[in-house]
Amino acid sequence: MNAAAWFVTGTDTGVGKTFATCALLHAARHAGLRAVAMKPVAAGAELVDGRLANEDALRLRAAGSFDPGLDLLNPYCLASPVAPHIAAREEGVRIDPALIAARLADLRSKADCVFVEGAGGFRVPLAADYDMAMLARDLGLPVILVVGMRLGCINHALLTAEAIAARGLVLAGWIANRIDPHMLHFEDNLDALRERLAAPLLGVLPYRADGDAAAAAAGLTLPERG
Ligand SMILES: Nc1ncnc2c1ncn2[C@@H]1O[C@H](COP(=O)(O)OP(=O)(O)OP(=O)(O)O)[C@@H](O)[C@H]1O
Ligand SMILES: C[C@H](N)[C@H](N)CCCCCC(=O)O
Ligand SMILES: [Mg+2]
Repeated sequence: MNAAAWFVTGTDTGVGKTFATCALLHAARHAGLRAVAMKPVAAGAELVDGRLANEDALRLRAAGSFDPGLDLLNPYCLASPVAPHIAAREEGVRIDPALIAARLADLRSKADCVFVEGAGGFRVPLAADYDMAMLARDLGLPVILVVGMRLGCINHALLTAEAIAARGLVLAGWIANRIDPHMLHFEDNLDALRERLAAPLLGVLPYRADGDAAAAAAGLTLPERG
């Protein structure tokens, strides 16, 4: 059977999509599943062993059940840490959704579940006329929303949920990620999100100064099969 797959988006860049995706990978592996991630488009890379590599891709690779190789895991690795359409233009790269779909199909044939991490928030452009939301739609994936718990996240979460629904996509669940350990009224903010997001809360990830996603995975429930 083809692997289950989800598209992991977030309320913004830097809200913990990679942290949460690594935690999801660990949770899936705990459940006995062969779990792997994909980062179709990354912006921001450094030379590692003579080739450009993106930090998210390396973190996701390390957290998966097996190493599919960076070409499969991260087909587009752009150098500049800026919006992907700008980095792509700078490098003369055209992002081809069909190539991404083919790589995802390959990964799905090798695993039980695949988590596909976006870049930045849901409407981040990949080209003049194409964005992450269109990619999620073209890949036909249910969406997991990572909410970076900080002031402003309620508005960002609700707008993102609207954008997901407007494209006919399913919000399979959301994750509250404690990026700000000093957030005031954390529980009230969580309640506000719970009351307004029509999807299951998959878990609350604690603030972890050590960045240990495996340790954070204990609090996660896996979403329904996508
Ligand atoms: N729960 C947490 N506790 C402590 N630090 C965290 C937590 N979640 C994320 N961080 C830290 O915040 C930073 C941003 O997280 P992360 O890279 O996962 O964000 P992202 O949403 O994937 O960003 P991008 O849009 O660049 O892909 C990282 O340094 C990460 O270690
Ligand atoms: C470079 C960064 N870490 C992400 N890969 C890309 C974030 C793009 C955000 C674009 C925007 O919404 O303004
Ligand atoms: Mg990331």
